[in-house]
Amino acid sequence: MLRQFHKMHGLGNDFVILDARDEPLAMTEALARHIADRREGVGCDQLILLEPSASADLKMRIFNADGSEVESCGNATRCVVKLTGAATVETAGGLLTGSAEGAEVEVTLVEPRFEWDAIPLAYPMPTDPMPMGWENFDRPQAINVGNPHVVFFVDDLEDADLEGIGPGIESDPVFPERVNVNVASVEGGAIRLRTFERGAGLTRACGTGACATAVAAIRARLVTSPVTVHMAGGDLTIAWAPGEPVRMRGSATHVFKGTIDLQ
Ligand SMILES: N[C@@H](CCC[C@H](N)C(=O)O)C(=O)O
Repeated sequence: MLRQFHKMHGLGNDFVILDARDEPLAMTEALARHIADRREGVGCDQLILLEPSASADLKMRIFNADGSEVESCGNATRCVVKLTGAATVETAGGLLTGSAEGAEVEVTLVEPRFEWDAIPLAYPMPTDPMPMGWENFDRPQAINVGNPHVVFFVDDLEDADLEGIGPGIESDPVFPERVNVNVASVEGGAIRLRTFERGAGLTRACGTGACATAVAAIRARLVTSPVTVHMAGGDLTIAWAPGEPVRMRGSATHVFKGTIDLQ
């Protein structure tokens, strides 16, 4: 079965986007993993499946490179808004809104959640910060911005062995749905960020990671809103105030269109 796909990226966080709004497509964990494989498939950090929605312009389903289906993806939302012109996007993590603003796309995500069972954590404990540590990664803030994140602030970002420690934190039993792991530093009123994504590993940028980290830094009064978040793939501007949804602005790039044989 041949299907057309779009290859897009948001700051180097790359996606294969399949549009199943008119022609349904049964996605499985194994098929998503195969399409995301960089040697045997097209290759991407996340596979995005567009479906019809009763409550928004379209529904966006998100599959990590390991095939797991998850709730939210900030960079992919900007790409989908740019590709389709959708103003409202239904996700498992909530209803998102977006609009193209010149070369950039602005997306409003959900209101961040901080309660232990909204992250979710396995049992009750404080989340700001969590009284836990993994080697020299200590006392993260836990935040759900549609999907689960922990944020560690460190003095030396380059020195942090995120690739080494990321898998253990991602899969620690204290996170029953696993977790995205962010390591950040604050420099001159801006944030520098690296993210080890649940189900995808180190990526060049993570939109929801940037949002969770900006919220954590604003709450801790380390920065003020709006704040620039620098990542390996480029920058995002994040705005947030307590009691409000978090807003993200940045680029979205179409790379190519292709056809894939799904059999
Ligand atoms: N790259 C994304 C996040 C994708 C999902 C994440 N790995 C998860 O499992 O929650 C972004 O830009 O937000």
